[in-house]
Amino acid sequence: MNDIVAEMNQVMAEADCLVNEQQVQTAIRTLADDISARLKDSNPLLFCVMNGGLILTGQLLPRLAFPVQAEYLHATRYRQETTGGILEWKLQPEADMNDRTVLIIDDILDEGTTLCAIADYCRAHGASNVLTAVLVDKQHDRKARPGLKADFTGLEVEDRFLFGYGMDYKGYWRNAPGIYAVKGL
Ligand SMILES: O=P(O)(O)OC[C@H]1O[C@H](OP(=O)(O)OP(=O)(O)O)[C@H](O)[C@@H]1O
Ligand SMILES: Nc1nc2[nH]cnc2c(=O)[nH]1
Repeated sequence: MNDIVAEMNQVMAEADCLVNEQQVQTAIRTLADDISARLKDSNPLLFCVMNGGLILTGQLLPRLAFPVQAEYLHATRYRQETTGGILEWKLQPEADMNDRTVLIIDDILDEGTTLCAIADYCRAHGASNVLTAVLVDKQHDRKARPGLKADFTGLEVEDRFLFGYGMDYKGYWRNAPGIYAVKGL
């Protein structure tokens, strides 16, 4: 077997499952209900933050009970690492967000640098109201601003390096069907 595949199988075998699939599905249903209740009359412009937001967005969209205009953007600052660096925009949004309510969807709010930068970008491009939704909020005191929270949070998870449901380990295992923590990290 290819070395990287063997390494990734080992990572999964040794990982701790912090949140199982059923618990994640329950959290996504609750997120969808909360977002629908709050935004159904706001005609929000929804942005999936690639790559990590892909799975959550794909599972949320069919559960939102109103007509949704869905777009994507790509900003990254972890790449293949387990600590964040400078935010790099890989794809800035093209949709006109002037005077719109914007909903940004991502897998995780860790330090929050990524979501803050995207929200600032949207406000600078005319969005009248910017809301954020994440599957996971990692619990620690290193947030970009003290007390920083998303508007909609699925799960609060301990301060480990996570993969699964969109989150990768060295580019792999975004497909893992739960929230896992890498052994020793
Ligand atoms: O709250 P922060 O500390 O800023 O970290 C959160 C960001 O980190 C991950 O993206 P990453 O940079 O790994 O890009 P990717 O989603 O393309 O893998 C994740 O998808 C969030 O966008
Ligand atoms: N995969 C992954 N990406 C992150 N980006 C910020 N924190 C994390 C994390 O714990 N796991």
